[in-house]
Amino acid sequence: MTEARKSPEHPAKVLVFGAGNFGSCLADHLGDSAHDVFMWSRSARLVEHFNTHHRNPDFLKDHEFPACIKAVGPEFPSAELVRTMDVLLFAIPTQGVRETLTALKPTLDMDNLPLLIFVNKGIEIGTHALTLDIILDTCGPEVAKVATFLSGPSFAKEIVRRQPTSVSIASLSPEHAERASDVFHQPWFRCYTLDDPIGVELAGALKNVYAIASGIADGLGFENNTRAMLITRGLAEMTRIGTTYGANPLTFLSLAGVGDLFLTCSSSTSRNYTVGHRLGKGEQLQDIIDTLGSVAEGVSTAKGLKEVIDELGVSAPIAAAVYEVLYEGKVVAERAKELMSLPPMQELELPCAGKKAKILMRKLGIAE
Ligand SMILES: NC(=O)c1ccc[n+]([C@@H]2O[C@H](COP(=O)([O-])OP(=O)(O)OC[C@H]3O[C@@H](n4cnc5c(N)ncnc54)[C@H](O)[C@@H]3O)[C@@H](O)[C@H]2O)c1
Ligand SMILES: O=P(O)(O)OC[C@H](O)CO
Repeated sequence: MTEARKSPEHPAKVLVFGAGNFGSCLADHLGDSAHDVFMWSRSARLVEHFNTHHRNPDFLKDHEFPACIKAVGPEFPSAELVRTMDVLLFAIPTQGVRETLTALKPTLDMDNLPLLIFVNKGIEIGTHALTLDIILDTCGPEVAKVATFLSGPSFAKEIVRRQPTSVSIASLSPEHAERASDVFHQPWFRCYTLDDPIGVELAGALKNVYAIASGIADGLGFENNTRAMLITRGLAEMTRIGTTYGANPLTFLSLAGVGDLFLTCSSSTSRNYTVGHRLGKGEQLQDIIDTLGSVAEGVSTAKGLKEVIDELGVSAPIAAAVYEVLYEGKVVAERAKELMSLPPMQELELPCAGKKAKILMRKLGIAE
């Protein structure tokens, strides 16, 4: 990018939880944006290496980070450190969010809360909780009402190369979404705000399941038509599931929705796509997880999602097929054939679209 970075009017003190691919890539982005950045890791080896060499020994290994970023850990950040922060950024897998927030809660000054930004994309195993629910359970409604969620098509390794990137940022509090956008926004990193955190969270979590499906199809040797079908029908399933949660169906057309779905379903950079591709080629799930070296949230999300769609009675045949391949030992090629053998159905059956159409059909005397 030729455009110079914009220095923030008010540089923020930011503590990033998680020093994996995304935590360290966002620390890099914020450090380069003239914020004062700390990054917590549970690994003493990583902390020592990062502070000495300005490189992450485990993730984005080729990248040199700005010397201003300080790694902290392995002990959990102290109340003294947390209370000096303007922003807490959570870049840990969804299954670790409850544990992290439970440890964090006693360190928070509830009268002077920092801005809390979450970037994980998944559903909690066992509870089906979204991160907003986990925040509510662990930190209470005062924190949940102002928490913000950053999501969208954003591979870590492309962000550190300053590839033009855009994301959605959502919160129940529009003011806090704006504040988070101000922290991140740069000429190479555009932020768009939304007031639908549930839709944004669901979109980010669910696209990972469809990325596995898309990878499976490619691994089986299917081509472009098949991928376009999976992306489009995946979007229909995501939107149907989202509207049952009260999410705005338009959120699924955002960067966090179709933007990230398209990215993750069509690139071998995606870990979720890679899991699917290797399954399609005949590898065993456990072997893939053991050698991936990084989290693929779709694997755990597929489990929670299956329970959700069964409970709500929502039609989501692709998500159900991914679950059966991952957890019930269904043969991928056979399950793909079964999906294609489903009877024909109406293409769009969103509850909201249905409501409007029914009024018109009543006026036309076609329906009661
Ligand atoms: N990598 C990307 O391009 C990308 C982009 C957007 C969003 N995300 C999302 O960000 C989240 C993190 O992904 P990532 O790519 O950094 O994963 P990663 O596997 O590269 O790193 C995860 C990091 O979190 C740490 N961790 C795991 N459990 C923890 C716990 N209980 N407490 C504290 N730390 C814990 C791990 O040690 C590791 O350092 C995921 O939800 C992912 O979907 C990733
Ligand atoms: O590597 P994946 O599949 O976790 O995808 C990473 C991000 O979610 C892309 O936006």
